[in-house]
Amino acid sequence: MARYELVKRSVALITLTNPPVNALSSAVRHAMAKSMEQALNDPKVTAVVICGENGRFCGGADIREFAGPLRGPPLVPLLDAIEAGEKPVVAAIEGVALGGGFELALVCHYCIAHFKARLGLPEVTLGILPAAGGTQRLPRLIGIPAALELITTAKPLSSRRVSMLTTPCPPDLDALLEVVTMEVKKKARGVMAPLACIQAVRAAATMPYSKGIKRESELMATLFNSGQARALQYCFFAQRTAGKWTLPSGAQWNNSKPREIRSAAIIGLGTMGRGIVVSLARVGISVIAVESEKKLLETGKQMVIGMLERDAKRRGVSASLNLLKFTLSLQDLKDVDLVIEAVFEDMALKKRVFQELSKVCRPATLLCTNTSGLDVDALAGVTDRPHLVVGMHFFSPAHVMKLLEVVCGPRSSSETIATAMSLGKRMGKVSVAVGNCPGFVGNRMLKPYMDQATFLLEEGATPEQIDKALEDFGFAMGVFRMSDLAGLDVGWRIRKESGLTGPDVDPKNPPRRRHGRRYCPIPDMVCEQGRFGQKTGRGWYMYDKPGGTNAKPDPLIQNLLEMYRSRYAIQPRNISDQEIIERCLFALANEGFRILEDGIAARPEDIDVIYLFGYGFPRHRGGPMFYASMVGLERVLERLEHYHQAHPDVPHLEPSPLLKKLVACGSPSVQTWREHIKTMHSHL
Ligand SMILES: CC(C)(COP(=O)(O)OP(=O)(O)OC[C@H]1O[C@@H](n2cnc3c(N)ncnc32)[C@H](O)[C@@H]1OP(=O)(O)O)[C@@H](O)C(=O)NCCC(=O)NCCSC(=O)/C=C/CCCCCCCCCCCCC(=O)O
Repeated sequence: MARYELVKRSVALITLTNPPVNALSSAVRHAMAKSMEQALNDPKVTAVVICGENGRFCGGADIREFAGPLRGPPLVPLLDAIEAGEKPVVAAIEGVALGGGFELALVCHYCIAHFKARLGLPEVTLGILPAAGGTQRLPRLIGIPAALELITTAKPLSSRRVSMLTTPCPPDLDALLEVVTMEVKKKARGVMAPLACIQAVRAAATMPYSKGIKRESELMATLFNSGQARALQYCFFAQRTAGKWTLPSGAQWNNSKPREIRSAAIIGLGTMGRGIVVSLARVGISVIAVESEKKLLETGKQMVIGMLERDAKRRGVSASLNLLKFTLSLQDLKDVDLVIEAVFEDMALKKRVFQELSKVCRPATLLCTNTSGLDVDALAGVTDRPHLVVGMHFFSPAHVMKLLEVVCGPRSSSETIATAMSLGKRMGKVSVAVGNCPGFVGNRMLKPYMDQATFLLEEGATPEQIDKALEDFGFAMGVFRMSDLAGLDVGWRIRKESGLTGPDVDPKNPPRRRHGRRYCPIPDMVCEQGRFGQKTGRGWYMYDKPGGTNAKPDPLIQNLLEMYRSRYAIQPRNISDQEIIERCLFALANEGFRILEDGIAARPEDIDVIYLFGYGFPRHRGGPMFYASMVGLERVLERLEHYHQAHPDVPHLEPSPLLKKLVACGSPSVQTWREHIKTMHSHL
């Protein structure tokens, strides 16, 4: 846990040895305390050097220990003792010095850091604050403004920057703290940790160290016991769990070798295709981009080049334009390692593309589809290599959004899945393996969530009221603002194709029912007026101009809702924010339980990661499944039963069997749910 050596007969070298990141676990703290005592008591020792094994100084406190009662020697007195010691202590920093690791470096009398070292205080991302003196020592070392930035944003810095910082405490401290508070509130709506960090830094500026450190510890105690800290720490581990995919065959992340991908092709240069080309090229993969018409190819090419140039400028590197080739001919794809099809969301068209690819590409080429919900196995079925077909569902804009759903068809080989997952990681994505069903995980869950929002409109709510409730909950955007951004016409086309609206609907069908279920035609009526969202300047809201982003409530939508309610004799009622949150989010989680039952996601963590990275679910709530567990499964069940009784024609509100089973088992913690779904059939 910490190795002690005497070097050159006078320097004590203490090496932290707790792989993989030398976290300050109780055993490490114990070993460090012993080593420090030995060094300080040995008259031969004139100086002490602290470093970490395997090129990593220290990843901070052991986050796993936060889940239980705090054991072992506390960190703060240990660090105070190092600082107070009479022999000089040097931190030799390589790799990361994060959180408690950075705080350890702060108490050392000298620091030497490799120029590639990353120093930072990521505690706010875990819902806590740097409570081993970080909020007290850092402002003293680098000044209030720089310390505030590091502590409240968790942004790491490279080691050179510290030496460039100055330390003055500004005369207008209150004004500065006010500005930072406003910024933090705007960026991280409802999140406690950054605000507590500001209070702790204020203490550093206004109190002597002894009082400041006490304030730091009080604030930490509040955060430590908060649901937000639990949620954020859950997210940290959920993200890492999601990468560890596993199939019923026994194939999994650590026994399946991915292929190396050097070249790829993208079919279709629409919004998605362009983003995927950029994601691949900027990690050094040669890309051939294919379009069906010269004009589309030229437009796509110009846009990709512009995106890559802007991206390279931002990162201070040169744009990798030499990796790109643009063509109208599928014949050019015969030698690529992997193809990602990103054409229009039309099964017949996609099947034609896959048949063509089967003929053109060499037999070993992987064939991937970026469909957002169509049957991946049906596409595999038209190829000569179904085992090499997999879904790679990117989220728009694909070069920005971190999520990638890797959709495993029943015939996708473990090597194919491993390759798609590893390619996602290489592109900097958070990849989650999911099963094949309409909408996969993310979009399948979106339907009951959005249905509830539109049913609430019928019953008396407005788009702005529903959006505000969701934004106050922590979503970056409410469901209607998000739909306006994404474009309303896509969903309308899908509803028309599936016979829910348009000329194919049987006129004898009651207007607000389809397939025996409640159906809300308001989104169709909005589209019939040519209101497709931001791009047309009108949608659920009105905008200054087509492409505008400043959403304002539109009286025409208000009129439409009033006329609609009077046409169907619906008496509008006052709807509380609580009802909005419960109906939208419990319907969302309920579908998540069904997805777990169906084996479309292997674990609740996978669902939560998809919602955190793909749908803007607030991280401090942990994701829909974790949120349900925090509310209490019994309560979720009771509320769903209540709403289902009130709306028996909405099957999504009927509590899922898995939810009932978990409640019957005493509502176990989310990390153990998978033990209760083991027997259910897996599609992964
Ligand atoms: C950048 C990394 C370090 C490395 O990244 P990478 O190389 O990509 O590797 P990963 O896949 O991310 O990680 C590899 C595995 O290591 C595990 N891991 C990583 N970091 C930790 C950690 N800190 N603890 C435990 N485990 C860790 C990870 O899960 C992987 O495991 P596996 O392979 O999946 O099994 C990157 O990992 C990273 O960013 N790590 C996190 C860094 C971080 O956030 N550090 C800050 C931690 S918090 C901290 O340091 C706090 C310090 C202050 C402590 C003060 C204590 C005072 C307590 C007072 C409490 C008062 C409460 C009063 C209560 C009451 O009164 O009731």
